[in-house]
Amino acid sequence: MIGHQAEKLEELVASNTKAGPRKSKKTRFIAITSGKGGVGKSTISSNLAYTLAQRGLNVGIFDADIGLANLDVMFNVKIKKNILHVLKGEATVSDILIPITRNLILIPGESGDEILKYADMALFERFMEEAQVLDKLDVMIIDTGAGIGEHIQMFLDAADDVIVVTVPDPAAITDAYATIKTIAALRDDVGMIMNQVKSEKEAVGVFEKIKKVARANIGSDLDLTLVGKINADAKVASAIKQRALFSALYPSALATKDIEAIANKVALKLERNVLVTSNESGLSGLFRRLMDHF
Ligand SMILES: Nc1ncnc2c1ncn2[C@@H]1O[C@H](COP(=O)(O)OP(=O)(O)OP(=O)(O)O)[C@@H](O)[C@H]1O
Repeated sequence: MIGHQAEKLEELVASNTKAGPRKSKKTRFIAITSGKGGVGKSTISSNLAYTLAQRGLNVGIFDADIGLANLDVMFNVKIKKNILHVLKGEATVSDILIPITRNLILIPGESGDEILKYADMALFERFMEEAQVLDKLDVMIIDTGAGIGEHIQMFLDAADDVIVVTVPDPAAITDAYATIKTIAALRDDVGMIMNQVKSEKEAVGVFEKIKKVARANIGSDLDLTLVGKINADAKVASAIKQRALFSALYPSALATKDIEAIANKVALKLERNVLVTSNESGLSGLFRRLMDHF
């Protein structure tokens, strides 16, 4: 059933581009995920998106599972409708978008499984047409739910970069490793962010241990890299209590310096992005890739 619907969507997306492909910048899709919940995935996604937007990049942050993620809390906004309402024809794409800052937009999502149930031809055609408003995005951060459910895997497969967040406690490390193992079946590159560490040394130490186990058990084809670390910092929790982003509220905090270093690495990769046909960018590009998964 789902396969058939995906095929219909695939056709639609293809026919949409027949009129003459427009050129636009390629959107880089970065999925941020974790094994265990509560390790800082949403904190990192929101602060990284904000930091990149502050540099003048056009950033979208896609809440891939509104039921579990809490980006609305991070950004202190109320979400009334999400992407499912658009697919059901109850809202337009513009209706659901929540502007956070001048060049940062929150896109409230839903689980991939739910989205596929609404693969109605006419609605999807309209959706893809409307989704073009997001074609100008330089980067879209996808905040996936925790764990390795099937719809999360769809996002992990569709993304340009996948970053697994963990904290240095043994249970979280075990879950992060299990997640990496699952992702390794989909792709051969995975990045990691070590959150809530005491130092760079601790981050590198934990990362090297995971890398060693991965090399022995998953194989040497997996390119596992440390994207960065975020120090355990009381300012992070303090900002969340105030419903603010730590990088906005505390520009000189240790955690802010850490997120800036991660943003630097991401920005470097973005510079290498090339011009592509518009169906590969923005929200429509993401959905096109999700459909390719089937
Ligand atoms: N670097 C840090 N220093 C101190 N506290 C932190 C740090 N990162 C995260 N936290 C704390 O951990 C809590 C959980 O973070 P967050 O909600 O981002 O996790 P999550 O992985 O997105 O959770 P979920 O899986 O439930 O969405 C936050 O409320 C915050 O107080």
